[in-house]
Amino acid sequence: MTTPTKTPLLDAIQSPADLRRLPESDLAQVAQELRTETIDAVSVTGGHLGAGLGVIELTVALHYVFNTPDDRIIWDVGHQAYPHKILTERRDRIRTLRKGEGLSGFTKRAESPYDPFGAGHSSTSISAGLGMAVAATLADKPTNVVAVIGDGAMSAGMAYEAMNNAGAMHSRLIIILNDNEMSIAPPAGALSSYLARLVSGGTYRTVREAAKQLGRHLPKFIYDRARKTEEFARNFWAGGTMFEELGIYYVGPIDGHNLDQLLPILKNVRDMEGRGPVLVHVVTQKGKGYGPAEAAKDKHHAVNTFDVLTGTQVKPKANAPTYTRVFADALVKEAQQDDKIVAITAAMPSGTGLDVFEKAFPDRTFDVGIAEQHAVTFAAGLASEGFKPFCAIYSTFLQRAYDQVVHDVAIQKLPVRFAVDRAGLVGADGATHAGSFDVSYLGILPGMVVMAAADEAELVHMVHTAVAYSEGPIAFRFPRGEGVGIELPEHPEVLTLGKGRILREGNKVAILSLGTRLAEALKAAEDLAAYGISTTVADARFAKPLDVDLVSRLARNHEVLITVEEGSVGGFGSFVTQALLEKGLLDGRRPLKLRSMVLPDIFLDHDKPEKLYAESHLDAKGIVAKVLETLGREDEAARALIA
Ligand SMILES: Cc1ncc(C[n+]2csc(CCOP(=O)(O)OP(=O)(O)O)c2C)c(N)n1
Ligand SMILES: CC(=O)[C@@H](O)[C@H](O)COP(=O)(O)O
Ligand SMILES: [Mg+2]
Repeated sequence: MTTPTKTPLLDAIQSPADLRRLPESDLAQVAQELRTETIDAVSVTGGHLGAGLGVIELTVALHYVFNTPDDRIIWDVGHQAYPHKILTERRDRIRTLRKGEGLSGFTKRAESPYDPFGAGHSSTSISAGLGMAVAATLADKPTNVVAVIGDGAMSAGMAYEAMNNAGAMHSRLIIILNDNEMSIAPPAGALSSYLARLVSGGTYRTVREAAKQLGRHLPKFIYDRARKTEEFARNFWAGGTMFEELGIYYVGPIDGHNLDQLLPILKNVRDMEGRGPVLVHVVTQKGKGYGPAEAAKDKHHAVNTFDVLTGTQVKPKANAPTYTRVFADALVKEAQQDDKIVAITAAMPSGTGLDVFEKAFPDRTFDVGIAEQHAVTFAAGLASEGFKPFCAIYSTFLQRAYDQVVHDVAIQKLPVRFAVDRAGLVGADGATHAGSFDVSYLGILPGMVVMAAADEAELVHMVHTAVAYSEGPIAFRFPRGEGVGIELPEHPEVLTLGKGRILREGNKVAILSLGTRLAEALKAAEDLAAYGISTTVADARFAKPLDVDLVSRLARNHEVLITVEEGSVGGFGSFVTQALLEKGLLDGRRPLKLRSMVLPDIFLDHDKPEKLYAESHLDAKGIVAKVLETLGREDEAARALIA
C-alpha cells in the first residue's frame, strides 16, 4: 500500500501552467501544500525561511494571474523565492538549495527562465522591472512586469530613484510592496512608521474598495461619474499619498494571505487599460503559518537545518568565537574607554555584531536601514565633527557605497573606520555575497589604510589601531565564521602602519600572506620542509600602505616569492608586483620567481568556502604545488601534487 502524499495538488504541478489549469477554489490548498513543502525542504537545507513563508499566497496568486515566464516576476533580494522555485519546475531540486552544484538561494537568470532577473543584493527590482517594462513597450509586446519588493528593501535609495523615474514614465510596471514590518531585524526609519500608518486601523481594502482606488485612475469622464456615489467618496482619500505624489497608482493595503483578495485585485491591476505604474501594498507576516518562525524574534529570517515538529535548529559545533563576535566585543571594550566611538550598520545589526554593541551603547549605535551609501556618508558627517565612526558593512554590500567611500570619505581624508566583514568567500550565499573585491577597490584609493586580519587576535589589534588612527580612512577586513581559536590579547597594540611581520624564517621560498590564508601558508611551509625546501612565511597585515621594505627583502633574499590572499586579481598580489616593479626588483637582473595566488577570475557559485579555496588552490596543498611547480621540481611526489 502506498502512503498518501501530504501534497496531492502540488504533486501535480510541474510548472505554473499546471497551476493555472486548477479552479480558483483549489488555490488555498495549493498554498497550504506549498508552505508544507517549503518548510520541509528548508529543514534539510537550511537557508532563508521566514521571507518565503510570508509570500506563499502571493506566490501562488502571482503565478495564477500572470502568464509566467512570459510575464516577468522579479523578486527583490530573491531570498523569498524558494516557494517560487518550487512552483517553477525546480521542486525536484529544492533540497539542493544553497549546496554545491545545487539551486541558488536567490533568483538567478542562468537557473531558470522563470527568474528574469538575478538578485542577492536588495532594492534592485523596481529599476530592473522598469527596464523590462520599457523594453516591452519598445518591442510592442504585451508583457506584464511585476516587481515584488519588501518593506526593508524599500528603505534603500535605489528604490526611490526607480520610483522617481517610473512615476514620470507611464510604463506598465506593477510594484508589489510586501510589507511584513520586518527587515532582517525590525525595520529602521521613518518609512516603516509611514507604512504602519497606512495600515493602521487594521482594516484592509476590500476588493470593491481596491477596485475603486484603481477607478480613480480611469479616464476622467468615467471617474467623474463614479465618484458621485457616496460609497466611492468615503474611501477616496485613504492612504497611498507618498506613492501617488510620485505618480504611481496606489492600491491597498490588502491582506497578502487572503487569496480572495489577492486574486481579483491582481487581475484588476493586470487588466487595467491605459494605466501607468501601480503599487499594490500587500500586508503579510514573515514566517506565516509555521509556529516556531512566527514566534521567533527574527521570524526565522535565516536558519540552520531544523526539526520540523519542534522547530529546533541544529547548532553547528563551535570551536572558537566568530570573527564578527570578536570584532563586536573588541569594539565594545574600546568604546568603554572612548566616548567618541559610534557604530553604524545598514540593516545588519546581528550579522555585523552591532546588536552586541547596541546593547552596551544604544545611543551610539545607528541602524540606518538598507542604505549602505547613506551609511558611509552619514559616517563621514560624524567623522567631520570629531566622532570616531565604525561603519560595519559586509565587503559585498560596501560595493554599493563605493562613490561615497571615494568622494565623501577618502578625498576629504575623513577618519571613517570600515569594519569590512564577510571578506573572502562566504559559502551558501554564493557569488552575490562573496567578499572578493574589497582589497582591490579600497587599496587603490589614495590615503586609504587597508588591513586584513590573519586571525582573531590580529583583529583585536586592528580594531585598536583603527581607534587610534585619525589621519584618514582606515579599513580592516575579516571573514565570515569562526576564528582559529587563538587567545585574544588583553592589551591590544596599535600596529605600526604599513608594517608586516615574519612568522617563520627560511631562505629559498617566501610566502607573503594577507589575511586568514596565513594558517594555510604556515602549513604549506611545514610540508615544504619535507621536500627540503626552506620557507619564510610573512603576514603583510597591511595591503596599504604596503610594507615595501619587507616585500623588497623577501624578493632579494629568496628564489621564489609567492603572495597569497582571499581576494580577486587586482588586489594585494598586484600591489606587491607594482612595488617590486618600482623598486626595480623585477627587471631581470635578479632571478626572482614571483607568483601571486588569488581567487580565480570567475564568479564562484555557492559552496563550502574551504572546498572552494581548495579548488582555487588557496590551501596548503595548492601553495605547496605552486612552489614545486615554480621551482620546476620534477620528482614523482611533486608531479603528483602539481597535477
Ligand atoms: C544591498 C543589501 N544590503 C543588505 C542586504 C542584506 N539583507 C538581505 S534581506 C534583508 C532584509 C530585507 O527586508 P525586506 O525587503 O523587508 O524582506 P523580508 O525579509 O522582510 O521579506 C537584508 C538587510 C542585502 N541583501 N542587500
Ligand atoms: C539575504 C541576505 O543578504 C542576508 O540574509 C545574507 O544571507 C546574510 O548572510 P550572513 O549569514 O553571512 O549574515
Ligand atoms: Mg520585510
